[in-house]
Amino acid sequence: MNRPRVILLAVVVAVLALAPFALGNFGVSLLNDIGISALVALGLVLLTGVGGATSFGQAAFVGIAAYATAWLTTAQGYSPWIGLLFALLLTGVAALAIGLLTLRLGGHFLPLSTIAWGLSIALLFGNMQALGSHTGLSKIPALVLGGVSLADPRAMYYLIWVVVGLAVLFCYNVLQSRSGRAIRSLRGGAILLASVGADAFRVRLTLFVLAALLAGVAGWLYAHTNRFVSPSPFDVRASIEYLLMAVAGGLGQLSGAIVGAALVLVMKNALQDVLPMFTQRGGELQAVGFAILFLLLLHYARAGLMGFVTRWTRGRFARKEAAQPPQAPPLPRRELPARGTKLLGVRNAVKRFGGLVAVNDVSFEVAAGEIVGLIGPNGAGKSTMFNLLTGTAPMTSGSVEFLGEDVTGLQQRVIANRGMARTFQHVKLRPHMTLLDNVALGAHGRTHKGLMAAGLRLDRREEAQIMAEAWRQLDRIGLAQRAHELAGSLPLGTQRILEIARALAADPVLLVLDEPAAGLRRKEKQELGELLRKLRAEGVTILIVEHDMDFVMKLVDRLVVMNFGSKLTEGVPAAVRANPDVQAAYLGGPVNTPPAARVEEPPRKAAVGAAA
Ligand SMILES: Nc1ncnc2c1ncn2[C@@H]1O[C@H](COP(=O)(O)OP(=O)(O)OP(=O)(O)O)[C@@H](O)[C@H]1O
Repeated sequence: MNRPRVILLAVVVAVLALAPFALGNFGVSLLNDIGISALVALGLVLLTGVGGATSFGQAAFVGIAAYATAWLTTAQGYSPWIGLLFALLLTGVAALAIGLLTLRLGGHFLPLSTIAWGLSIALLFGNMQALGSHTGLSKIPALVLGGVSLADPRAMYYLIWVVVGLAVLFCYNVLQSRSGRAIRSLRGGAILLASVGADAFRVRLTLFVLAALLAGVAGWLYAHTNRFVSPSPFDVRASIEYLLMAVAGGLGQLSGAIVGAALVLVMKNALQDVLPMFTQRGGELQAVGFAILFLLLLHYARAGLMGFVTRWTRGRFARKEAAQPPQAPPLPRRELPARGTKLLGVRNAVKRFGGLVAVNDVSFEVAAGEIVGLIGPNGAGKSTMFNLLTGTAPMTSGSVEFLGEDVTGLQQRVIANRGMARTFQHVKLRPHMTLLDNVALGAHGRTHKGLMAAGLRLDRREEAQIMAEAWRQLDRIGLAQRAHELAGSLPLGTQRILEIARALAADPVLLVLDEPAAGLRRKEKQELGELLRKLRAEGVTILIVEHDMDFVMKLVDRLVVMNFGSKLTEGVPAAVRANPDVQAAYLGGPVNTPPAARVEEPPRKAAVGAAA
């Protein structure tokens, strides 16, 4: 572990442990509020900062939990510890229901819907007589732990901050895991996740429920610290304040939740003290002050306070990355079908985009252990064909058989999990993640440990296996030395190769590569060719779209040629090269170009005629 990081952590823990001895009652209560708010902001750092889903309704979850425990302990006389279970159950169920209803909404609709349910839940609290309507519920019992009452804020302080510490540790563990990589990949669309066998909606829903449960723990602590609940601390204004905390601290880092909560609450208290000295309209001015802070942050400091700190300290306190792969047994491998048996069969595939027929009644087969090239001029429909057979896009008609089973209409992730791994014409990597993490994503479908296991570090064996596999694939493509660099720092050609490593981490039966050699230099192309031949020798089947005719002709066993959405011909490279129709399709001339020369097709629109 990084020594300065350990020392920093020890200092923070020591300061927090000693703080109640140095502070008065007001200071301790303020730190209690900061700790409780930090739990909510922590959920928002994960949900919004990492997962990219903005929520203006987090205070509602705090409220559900606070009211749940308040009602159960006051009206029903149960212990606050039963109240905790009830509060978490209710918050979790509410988050699941709300998430199922709203998380599929794209763009601005999700944040808008969070405002809607945030408002309605707060209104509900104010209008339910059993919950004391607008007056709320009072006389909530204090917590008792091991026979010791925590009625005193100083006693509560330690419980709150131990819970904050455990929550941060849990979230930190999650982020360094299989689930965490999926969560970190949510930004940038669902297709990449589906291609590695993950369900982006499920990942987002789980994250949403986790963030709500963190808010739920905060609500439970709030109720038993303040011993009184009323609707106003759980309305949309409070939600915005929580979001402000996460943004102010730094949405990209877990510590940002604590720093942001401290910043906002200290500032709020300072304004409450200072403003009345100058004006009687302090409350209104306070809101204006926060609005200005929000605007300044969004304009000048999107990475928040922790973003500045990270830059100043130049990563001195950052986690030390392993320079070597961990020692771990290899992940179980798939059984590959016997060489020469039918692996993939595409029958009468049709894809229409409105009036444009991008793929028109195309059929072909791929046998296990061969490399098949899918070639054709620009706009011939090759990438669309790949999208159809991998399940990335639905077919208009036709069918696909993979490993002897009909996979037509199956979801992309289901097909991926059956052993079909792909790369994309427009590279789909996560540029803000390291090379190692990008490749490790590929093994998602081969592994199983979930978020809970990750948070509790019960996934370490599997995680070591995933990392060992990712290192192995990076080594295979010659990028192991750069394992901890960000994928976005690679040139585009190398990013394509990184996509292949990610696909290989899935241990595929069929590797579907869309223009893998584009942007590579001659030597890199040779290395890529060698890698693909080696994979074929190992029994992996490869289907490849490639424009570099020299590269593809030397590599493949067979070619399928498409033109204007239809199949023009198929056969061994020599026969295809000699085919006059193919020569006519390419530049109106022969395809046997000089070595290393790329056949440049004239860009043209594949207006394949109106739909029948
Ligand atoms: N989502 C879409 N909506 C509408 N038209 C599309 C869509 N995707 C592809 N097309 C059209 O379908 C046709 C085939 O495109 P496709 O990308 O499959 O060709 P390609 O052979 O892969 O071309 P290239 O070699 O240039 O990548 C093109 O005319 C393209 O504009």
